[in-house]
Amino acid sequence: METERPKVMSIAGLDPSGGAGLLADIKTFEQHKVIGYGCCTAITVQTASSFLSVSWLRTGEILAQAKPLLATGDIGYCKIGIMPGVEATLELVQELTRLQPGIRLILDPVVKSSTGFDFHGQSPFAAWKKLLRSVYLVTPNYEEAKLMAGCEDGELAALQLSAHCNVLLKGGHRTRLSGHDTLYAQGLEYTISPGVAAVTAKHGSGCILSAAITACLANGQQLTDACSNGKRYTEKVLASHSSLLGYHHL
Ligand SMILES: Nc1ncnc2c1ncn2[C@@H]1O[C@H](COP(=O)(O)OP(=O)(O)O)[C@@H](O)[C@H]1O
Ligand SMILES: Cc1ncc(COP(=O)(O)O)c(N)n1
Repeated sequence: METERPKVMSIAGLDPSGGAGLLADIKTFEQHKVIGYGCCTAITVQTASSFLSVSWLRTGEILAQAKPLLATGDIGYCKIGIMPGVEATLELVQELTRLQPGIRLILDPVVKSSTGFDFHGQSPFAAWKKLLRSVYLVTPNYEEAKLMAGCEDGELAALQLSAHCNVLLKGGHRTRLSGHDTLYAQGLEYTISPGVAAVTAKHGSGCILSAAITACLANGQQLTDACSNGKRYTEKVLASHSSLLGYHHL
């Protein structure tokens, strides 16, 4: 008999092309054999190569979707994708942790899409710090880490952020360690090297990575294993020819 699958939640934007956001997250959850719930933060108009527009939902509307699902008490892990800014994310996070104390939040702090669209402007480090205190893991890319900490060096920025929560600095935009992800957790640094697969850039890679890590954690993996396995899964997606499906079988 099949054992009951863990339940996880994604709070993210709708990308009708399915490469990023909620649809990519749900596909990733399925591949990892967890049950995925999805709450929408925004309706975007985009394709794999161009971003046309975004309509944001209000925080109250996002929470209205999440509340009845959280009330079941079954959701241990929740990832958060695109949001209109740090203040709105803080409001969301405070309410999520009030509704379900102990829920572990994985935040993908998407500031700009890979196709160049700005989701929100720069916020001071102090605002990010306040938010990160309620987050279990944050997954900035190199540029996002620099913006968040207000620091010109991405590694130093990630180290500074890690005083407030666990940080996975992603490798897609790193100069010195291209394709390497580094986890900063409890004073330790753990670098995950790229695998052997020849990858090509696709939009939504950061969404897929954070969803895969969320699923691996819900499946009982330790943080370092969840990050390594999440990265391997993402690389398989990036190495696949199936950009429309957005995933590759495990
Ligand atoms: N050239 C590469 N080789 C191996 N992994 C890569 C490469 N480029 C991106 N990745 C992986 O894809 C994931 C998303 O990283 P990144 O592209 O930096 O995020 P984002 O989509 O948020 O900008 C990370 O796990 C990163 O290591
Ligand atoms: C709904 C949604 N969420 C996130 C991203 C960022 O993904 P990327 O940076 O790869 O464009 C996106 N383009 N759309």
